[in-house]
Amino acid sequence: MASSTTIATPAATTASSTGEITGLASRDHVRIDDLWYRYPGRDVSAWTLKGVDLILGAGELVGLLGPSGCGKTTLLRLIAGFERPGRGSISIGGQQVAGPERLLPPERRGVGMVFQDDALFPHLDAWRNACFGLRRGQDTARVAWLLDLLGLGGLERRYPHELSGGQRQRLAMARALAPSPSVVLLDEPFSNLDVEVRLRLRSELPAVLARCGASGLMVTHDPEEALAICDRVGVLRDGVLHQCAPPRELVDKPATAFVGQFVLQSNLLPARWRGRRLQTVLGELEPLSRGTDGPDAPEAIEVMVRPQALEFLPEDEGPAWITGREFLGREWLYQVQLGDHRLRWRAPLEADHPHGCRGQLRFRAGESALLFPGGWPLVTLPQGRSAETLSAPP
Ligand SMILES: Nc1ncnc2c1ncn2[C@@H]1O[C@H](COP(=O)(O)OP(=O)(O)OP(=O)(O)O)[C@@H](O)[C@H]1O
Repeated sequence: MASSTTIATPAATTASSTGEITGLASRDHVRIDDLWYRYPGRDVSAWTLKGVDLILGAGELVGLLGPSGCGKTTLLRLIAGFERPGRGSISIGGQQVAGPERLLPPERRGVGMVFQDDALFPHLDAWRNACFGLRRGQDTARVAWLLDLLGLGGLERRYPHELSGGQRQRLAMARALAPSPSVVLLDEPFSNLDVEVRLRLRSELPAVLARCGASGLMVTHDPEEALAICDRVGVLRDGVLHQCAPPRELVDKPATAFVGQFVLQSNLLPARWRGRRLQTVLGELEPLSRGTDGPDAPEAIEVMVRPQALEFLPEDEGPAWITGREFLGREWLYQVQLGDHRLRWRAPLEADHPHGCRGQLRFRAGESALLFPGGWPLVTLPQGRSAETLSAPP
């Protein structure tokens, strides 16, 4: 994981003496190639996953983002071995676990799972819950180490109902990590926790996985969470992986308009060329690169602009109006309606406008934007000026 340089664990494992996969055996620890999946009984063309390629490096924590129903949990279930791919293959530690002619059962894949509801056994105390996945005779010293690592030392005799939500989720993590899995799949592990516990647990996760020598693939609905702690983040939509990249790259160079909109909560506007300029309802833009010329570009084009690149000028008869706002502590996030467009505007605290306030919504001059398809860099223009007179955005 990016945040840790040393991996110290009592059971940092690479062995596969029993044919099971434990510990970190290869740099591309999980490799998914051209994975297609359709649930039984669904229409022949109703693929839930469509040609997904994904690599999870040894010791990496990768986040998986996407709208509800896009196939995130299905992908985890395929890696864990609960479903059989329609096409494509999955390898763990260099060994194919699912493919056209091979399907390794879940218990032999060396994969641990953590779900959003901790799924603990209510009739077992913390110690026995944590030991549940161990094979007969397997060393329990690692369980004691894990409970200590996760801050549960001394709570071994407590039953799940005697633990807090955060402690239960830590226990679920200890249980998943106890059998020394080489990969841990986490399905929205923090979503049922209150904010403070969620923030604490999520910041601890990379170090815990690193200490255990495990790679992690974590499904989350929260782009901020994924960008905050993951080495790379994958964005899935309708079963198609749009991009999987380090957080910084995802923010600076979203591969598709959807990635920008979903991850950065950016605004997306239809645009059309007029000469070398692009026109939108919020104003004009110009390409920063000389290579992007109007006549050669495709017809169906969109411009992606960040919420902080807009400004709103209150005006009684203005065409835009404020339909909602959130107080973000140091700034406002407004929802502004302009014609058919619902846009996000991030504003400083001084810009304190009530619900229903009317005005002009437009680009701030000199802001960076992107043109899709392609992700070409653009700059917003003030009326009557061209990009040559503006300094390039950072
Ligand atoms: N057992 C099933 N049988 C048939 N279809 C299913 C089954 N489980 C899930 N689906 C469908 O497959 C699609 C992907 O579901 P999945 O649970 O993977 O989505 P998700 O991205 O994890 O969603 P969410 O974020 O809401 O949990 C959805 O359309 C869902 O309705």
